[in-house]
Amino acid sequence: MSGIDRIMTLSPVIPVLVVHDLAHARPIAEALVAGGLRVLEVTLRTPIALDVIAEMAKVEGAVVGAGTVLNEADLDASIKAGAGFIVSPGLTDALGKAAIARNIPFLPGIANAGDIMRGLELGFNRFKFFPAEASGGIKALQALAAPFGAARFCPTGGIDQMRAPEWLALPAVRCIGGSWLVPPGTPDVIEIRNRAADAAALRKH
Ligand SMILES: O=C(O)C(=O)C[C@H](O)[C@H](O)COP(=O)(O)O
Repeated sequence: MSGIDRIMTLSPVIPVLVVHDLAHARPIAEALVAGGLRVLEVTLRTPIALDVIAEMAKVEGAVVGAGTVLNEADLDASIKAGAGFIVSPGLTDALGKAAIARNIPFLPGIANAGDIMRGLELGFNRFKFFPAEASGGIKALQALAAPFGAARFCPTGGIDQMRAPEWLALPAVRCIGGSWLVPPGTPDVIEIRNRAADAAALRKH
């Protein structure tokens, strides 16, 4: 099992996090882990994201990765901050090769057959299907997955607790990602833990 595959099987849902205040990092991560979601994707969408990764990585049980990694510089900065895995919205050859060279678990984004073929050529067979709902939803992923028997996916984008079971029922889906676990604003840790627990209760098959 590859590093990224192991991470994808740790929990059915990967919270996608946009954190604007460093003081929120620990409470959010602790609430998610307490609810049963250990794998956390911190998007590099805010100026403090690297510090958030470093802070969340201190939380016992958390497996913290960086999302919105767009290039080699983002990749290296994320690894330096302590990211245990890397997620990108799309796939470039340069980023794919850099991730292989750094030996870091990598989940590249794909949205069509050409993307998947390029990923397979680079040696990847675990992908983020992004943006999942806007790219055609379940029907699109089923059709896309059919020719690529060894590929497994983490659909992300437009999925919430209600939509999650249908996605998780697909054989090609290992886990899903989504931002619904943590509503924007000052974190309500009870609410976050409850949402995490509901998501963690979703099981594959
Ligand atoms: O920032 C990135 O790198 C992304 O790939 C985008 C996020 O994964 C989606 O924005 C999450 O989608 P929602 O759950 O619909 O909010």
